[in-house]
Amino acid sequence: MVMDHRIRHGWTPDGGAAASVPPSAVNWLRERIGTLTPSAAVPPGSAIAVPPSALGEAASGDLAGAVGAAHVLEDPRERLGRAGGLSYLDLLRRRSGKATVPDAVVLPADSGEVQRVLEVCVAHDIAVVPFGGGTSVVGGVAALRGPKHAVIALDLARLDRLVSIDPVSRIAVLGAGVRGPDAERLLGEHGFTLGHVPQSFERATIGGFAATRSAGQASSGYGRFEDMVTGVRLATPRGQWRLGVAPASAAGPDLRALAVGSEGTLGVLTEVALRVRPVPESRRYEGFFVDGWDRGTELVRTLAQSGLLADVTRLSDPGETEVSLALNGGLKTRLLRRYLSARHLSEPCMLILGWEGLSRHRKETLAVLRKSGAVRIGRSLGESWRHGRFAGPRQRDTLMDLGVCVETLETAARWSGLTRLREAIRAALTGALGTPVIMCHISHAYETGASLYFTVLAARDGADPVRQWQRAKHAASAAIAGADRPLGTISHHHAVGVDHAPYLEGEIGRVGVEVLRAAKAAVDPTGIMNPGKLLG
Ligand SMILES: Cc1cc2nc3c(=O)[nH]c(=O)nc-3n(C[C@H](O)[C@H](O)[C@H](O)COP(=O)(O)OP(=O)(O)OC[C@H]3O[C@@H](n4cnc5c(N)ncnc54)[C@H](O)[C@@H]3O)c2cc1C
Repeated sequence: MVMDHRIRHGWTPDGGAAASVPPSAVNWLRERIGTLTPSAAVPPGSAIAVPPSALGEAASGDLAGAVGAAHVLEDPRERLGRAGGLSYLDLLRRRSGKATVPDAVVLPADSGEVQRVLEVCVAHDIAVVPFGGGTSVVGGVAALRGPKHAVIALDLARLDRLVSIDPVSRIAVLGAGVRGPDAERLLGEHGFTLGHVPQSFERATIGGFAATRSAGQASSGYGRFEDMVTGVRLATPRGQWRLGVAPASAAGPDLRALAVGSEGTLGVLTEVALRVRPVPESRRYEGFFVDGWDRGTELVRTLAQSGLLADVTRLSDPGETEVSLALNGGLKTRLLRRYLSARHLSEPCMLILGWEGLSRHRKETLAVLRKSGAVRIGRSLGESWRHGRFAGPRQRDTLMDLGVCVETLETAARWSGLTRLREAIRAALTGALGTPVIMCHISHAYETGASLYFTVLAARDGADPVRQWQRAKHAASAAIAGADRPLGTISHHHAVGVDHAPYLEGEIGRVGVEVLRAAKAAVDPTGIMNPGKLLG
């Protein structure tokens, strides 16, 4: 029963049940996207067919020799619990009993055991899928075996320690399997924080963050995850590889950057050395409204180019703002709407700014906001966003039960092309889905451009829901890839996995793909590491 939350509704093992969606919100949604056909609840584990393990006795015995028999799991429930990640398609496949299941789950305890597992897998020619929190939304942990006869999910949950801390240099080494909240707890005992808070924070792991070049909500202050990585320890089929000895280096190309973002295709990150920061003395979140997307992006660009971004800077477009207000409902929201209309905001865009003690220019930032005509609502809105920021994933299962197709996608582009890209993606999604609700926000801004994050809600096609989303996703990806050259990146932080692999060459070129293939051939000559991901 231990993995139950992965198979069914739970977002976390301890009480992360699906959240309800208020009836007023359901009615609003029906008006916007049309008739919904509720689907059957998730089938019990026993109703999902799990084929017998193809591991074989010899391999199973050798794996048990590497990690102990108690840590090689061939039980169907355990295997089903690591059958893919958390994209809408993953959830649909699990609901319909069509998930691809690994032949075994292997749980090593440390770097040495990970290395021994890889040696066994090379010897028996078994594919290996590194498995952190399993929150990939791009097929990164799909149990694909490629040409191999069997595949294991290499679950890193037992690499859950703070390996070492150097408070003078402010560097902590964490095991790859440490989850977001545990990282903060372990570092907090020493007065430090990582400050990496993606929406998947509660489940995702240090190894997963590094392997996918994740970006957290406070990336404007703390940086993207890759900015925090000062070194890595990687177990590869060719042996151990350690990278990162000094704060900066000119010793050839940055191979650490090759390991970070390699999505388990080169080896297994077992330990990650990370820059840490003192826990902030206070945090302050505030909410504002700006009139229209163009003014909003102009404002965020000005802040980014003047060094005045708050540590969390998040601008919602009119569509996302409208949904936030509609889902909240209630007297307070009605009063807020009236206030915004009295202030002549015809297309309100919500702006959340959070100061975590890194940006020291709050007063200057507020002065720019005042000058741009932004309406300041204050701490209640900012704090309410902060408290509710992990609620989204919990509502997904409920929305799916109601018959909603619900998924997200993301990209990034230069400021000069950002609005064009947003429009191209909106048009592509509308063309594929009819009358969807499309929400978009900027949550990561840079001097030269910003990310765009879309959430899509549509009435689910009961006949072929998988195909419905594949069509929409393909249309959006084709819009990003552009007719002659990319309008943006195929992924700003979700990574490539299986879903974006067809678009990688368009972004990094044929030579770029060959360089990656050559690197893989050097460390993984028999191709056991994460088949089908990144390079397709
Ligand atoms: C609701 C939701 C919200 C999300 N929000 C964000 C967000 O705000 N920001 C963001 O960046 N992402 C977000 N994601 C995407 C996802 O959480 C990230 O990609 C995260 O970094 C994955 O971490 P994980 O531990 O779950 O990795 P997994 O999903 O287990 O693995 C991801 C990939 O990394 C590989 N991998 C995992 N661990 C290792 C390792 N130790 N060594 C080598 N390879 C490894 C896997 O094989 C796979 O290819 C979200 C996902 C969900 C479902």
